Amino acid sequence: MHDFPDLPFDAAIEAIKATVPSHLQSPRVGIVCGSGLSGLVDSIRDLHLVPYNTIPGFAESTVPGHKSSLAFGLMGSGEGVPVVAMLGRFHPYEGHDLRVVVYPIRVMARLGITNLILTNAAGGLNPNLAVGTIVALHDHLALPNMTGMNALLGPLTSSSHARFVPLSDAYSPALRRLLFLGAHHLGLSADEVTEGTYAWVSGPTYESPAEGRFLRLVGADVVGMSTVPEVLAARQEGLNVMALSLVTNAVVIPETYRDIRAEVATELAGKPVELPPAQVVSHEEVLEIGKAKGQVMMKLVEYVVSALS
Ligand SMILES: O=P(O)(O)O[C@@H]1C[C@H](O)[C@@H](CO)O1
Ligand SMILES: Nc1nc2[nH]cnc2c(=O)[nH]1
Repeated sequence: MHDFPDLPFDAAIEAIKATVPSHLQSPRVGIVCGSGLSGLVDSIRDLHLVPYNTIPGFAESTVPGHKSSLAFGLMGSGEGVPVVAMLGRFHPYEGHDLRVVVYPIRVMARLGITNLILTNAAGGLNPNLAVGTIVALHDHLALPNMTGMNALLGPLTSSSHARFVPLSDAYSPALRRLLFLGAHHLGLSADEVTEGTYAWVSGPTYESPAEGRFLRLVGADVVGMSTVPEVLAARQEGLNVMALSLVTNAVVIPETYRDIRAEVATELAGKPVELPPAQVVSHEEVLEIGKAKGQVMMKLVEYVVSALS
């Protein structure tokens, strides 16, 4: 296998191995912690943190709720499974090039992981998904991918990589099976953990009502600003992928718009006008739900990782 020089893989691996104890240097599972979900680190023992700014080629995460370190350690009971977790990811809306966004996934693949568990905070498009629901992705819908913003555009980063990567099998059924076994063991209902399709958008704006309606109409259950580029790189690297969305807010999808003209007419007729409550989402709300519900996500991830031992 031949790595290309614009991405400093060898230097990154060297920097990591220089500080991580030898029994943790070859993780089997990679985990990416989404917005507000870095609490997953609490389930890692023998923890060893490597700050991103000490790893050649890594950027810094600039989003609140995203720390900027790789966490090495053991997860699960008994001997434990060696894992590496990204405490914070990179998003294109921060100004990072897509090759930089997925670089950590490729580094983790070169460290030896074979399974990747991605987590994210997402807006709910499907009205049946309550805030707090965990959605195991079985598919995605990525308009940016289809219109020239694909993480696999450009020169291959290894001569062993496929140029054309199929996505019909991107989300491992075997890992999802383990997840639902875990949900059963943890006593979680079908309303708490379910499956769905993730729409990837670039952000950083949240959806306008018409955009939310459009994404729902074309079949998406949740929407977010990450994960898909990482899935593409992981599949090109030959990793098995599981991706979990935590629904942190409902995307506002009104069936009708407020009739402001009617409100004005009512007001002019001297009658009181009842104003509907404002419905806007904020990143603070996203982080809050992540903190409140991240524990369940953590338990599920722990179950799946343990089952991979
Ligand atoms: O990194 P994730 O996808 O978990 O973060 C979500 C999407 C945006 O980055 C941010 C919006 O609140 O949360
Ligand atoms: N695009 C998008 N990303 C999110 N991440 C968390 N909530 C949302 C949302 O409503 N929309």
